Amino acid sequence: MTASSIIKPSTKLQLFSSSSMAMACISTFSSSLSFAFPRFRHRRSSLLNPIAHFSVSSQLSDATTEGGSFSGRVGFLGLGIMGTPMALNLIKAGCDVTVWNRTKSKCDHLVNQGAKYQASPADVASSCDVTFAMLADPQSAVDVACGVNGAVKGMGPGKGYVDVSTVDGATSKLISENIKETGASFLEAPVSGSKKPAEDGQLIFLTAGDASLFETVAPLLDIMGKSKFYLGEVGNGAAMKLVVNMIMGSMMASFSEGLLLGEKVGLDPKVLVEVVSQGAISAPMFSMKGPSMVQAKYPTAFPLKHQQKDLRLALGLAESVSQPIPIAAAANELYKAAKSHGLSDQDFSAVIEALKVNL
Ligand SMILES: NC(=O)C1=CN([C@@H]2O[C@H](COP(=O)(O)OP(=O)(O)OC[C@H]3O[C@@H](n4cnc5c(N)ncnc54)[C@H](OP(=O)(O)O)[C@@H]3O)[C@@H](O)[C@H]2O)C=CC1
Ligand SMILES: O=CCCC(=O)O
Repeated sequence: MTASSIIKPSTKLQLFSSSSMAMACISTFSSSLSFAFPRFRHRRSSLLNPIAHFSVSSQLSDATTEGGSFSGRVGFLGLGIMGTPMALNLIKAGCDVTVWNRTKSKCDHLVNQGAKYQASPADVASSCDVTFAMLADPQSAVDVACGVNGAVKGMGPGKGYVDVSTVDGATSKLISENIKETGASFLEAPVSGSKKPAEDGQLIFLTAGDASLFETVAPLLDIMGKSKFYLGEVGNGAAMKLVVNMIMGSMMASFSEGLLLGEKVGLDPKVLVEVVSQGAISAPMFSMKGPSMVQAKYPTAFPLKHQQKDLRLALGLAESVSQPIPIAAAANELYKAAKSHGLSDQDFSAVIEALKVNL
């Protein structure tokens, strides 16, 4: 049975857990896998799933997927807060990584750690088997993929492009079409999880597009993340990511209101954070960010400008299907106000500042 045969065309959103799809790549693993990628030593047992059995049918050359691991050349475009630790984890795992970033100096650390450098996205794509892109927003994702000296210029049959940026479905489809016109494969794979999960290789990949490319890059996703979902056609990964971040943005706005209201009526915000952490609305996000928000500190993990971008894109998604999302719309206004107060590059928890009187 091939990977594509397990995808039911009648199901619009297909959820394959990490363990089931990863089985395709690891069921025939030999001990050479843990030799090539040391981190697999403590991960592969948790990925084994006796239910899923299907063969790997990759469009990439056999050399890149031999033994179920990925031994090809990996490109990485975009070395910001997320791209840097993701690429670094690939390097540390022994991958052959080539990097590019608009601001060249951000490549230096990775080159010192063993990465190669190329002067343009096209050069990276042409020198690599698979190229990842982690860019700020739809415009930059399109520019880097399809612009002058964009990755498309270096793509072709046998290659793959994996866009892990958070963009809307239309943008992802545009990039996919341009990549696939060259004969290459495309996967969208936005991530849930922030700076620390990226550093710790604990991201959650929300993928859609070419199933064969998903299988091929599964070992790489397993280095950078703790789980991966394959969701079917291009646009579904973007939609999943935007819905999740829409919920997150509204949660943070509501939490901010609660902290300030509590304080105004004389409650100790530190105690409020503790109470929240023990009850039904407990969330890692509140426990992690609450204590620094109480001190009006917002060390950037997820920039506020990106959270507002995601709310804007989620509003567009909702509009496209006539779904009311009034809470998210109100939250979006708050993030816009925070941006206008110069908080774009602070962590998104700085949205609380937009609620403070006399800002
Ligand atoms: N931070 C987080 O917690 C998470 C972020 N994301 C998403 O991941 C993506 C990247 O986020 P993050 O790393 O935080 O963002 P950063 O702002 O830290 O990095 C953005 C990257 O995009 C590049 N870039 C921006 N504009 C252009 C352009 N016009 N042309 C070429 N390159 C450009 C930047 O290059 P340069 O260095 O030259 O500015 C940089 O490499 C975003 O889509 C974000 O929504 C997803 C999950 C979590
Ligand atoms: O897009 C950013 C997501 C941040 C997170 O999941 O913690």
